[in-house]
Amino acid sequence: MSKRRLTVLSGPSGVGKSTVVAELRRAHPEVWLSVSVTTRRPRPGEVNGVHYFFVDGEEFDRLVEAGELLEWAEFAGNRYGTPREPVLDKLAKGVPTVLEIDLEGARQVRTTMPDALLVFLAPPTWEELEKRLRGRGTEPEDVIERRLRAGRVEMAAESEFDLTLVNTSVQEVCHRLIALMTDPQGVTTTINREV
Ligand SMILES: Nc1ncnc2c1ncn2[C@@H]1O[C@H](COP(=O)(O)OP(=O)(O)OP(=O)(O)O)[C@@H](O)[C@H]1O
Ligand SMILES: Nc1nc2c(ncn2[C@@H]2O[C@H](COP(=O)(O)O)[C@@H](O)[C@H]2O)c(=O)[nH]1
Repeated sequence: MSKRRLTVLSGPSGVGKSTVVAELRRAHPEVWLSVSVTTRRPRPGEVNGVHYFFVDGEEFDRLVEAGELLEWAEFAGNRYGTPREPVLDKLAKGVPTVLEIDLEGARQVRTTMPDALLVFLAPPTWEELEKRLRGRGTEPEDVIERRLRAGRVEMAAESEFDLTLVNTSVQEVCHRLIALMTDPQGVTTTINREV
């Protein structure tokens, strides 16, 4: 296993990050996914402590002020952050760890944990991204448009990442991700776009 055990997965809303990570964890239960804190309301079926820790703004402020978040960002009107302690604990134990976070969060991790591998998940086409986000059916149209505007910004930042994987096939992306996470040489890629 590479010493670079922290992998960050980012990409525009609706590209399939959660779907990819769920499949990755199904096939490789040894991979640990950080559970973020958010001020967003739970979607139907989302469970506190499993999908997110759902908190109010006051509690989020407290976590920020106490330095308990490794990174945090505002995304489409809500705040999201990664609890610091569990990530450091898993990394210290050598557990392959994934953060599924937005562009601003990825930029912060790049600065604070420069050994992390930053992977950008891209849609096959912009039209497909819109179709996936609308097809998910979890947000009203005004929120979808807000997320698509943020998505334009995220797509323009692709070159900041170590590697891009295009999410045409969830299985293929998982296969590539696990290969990258278990590469004994560590990953030496610079900018690279893979289908
Ligand atoms: N390779 C794929 N082909 C077709 N549909 C896909 C693919 N990957 C994911 N999807 C679908 O796209 C939709 C969005 O996926 P998902 O919720 O995983 O995106 P996300 O990037 O985690 O979004 P967000 O950032 O908003 O949380 C879901 O309905 C999912 O089933
Ligand atoms: N910077 C962070 N971004 C995060 C974190 N957890 C999730 N996210 C990102 O937020 C958006 C929206 O997520 P959604 O669940 O409301 O669809 C998406 O890009 C996530 O990757 C976090 O801890 N920090």
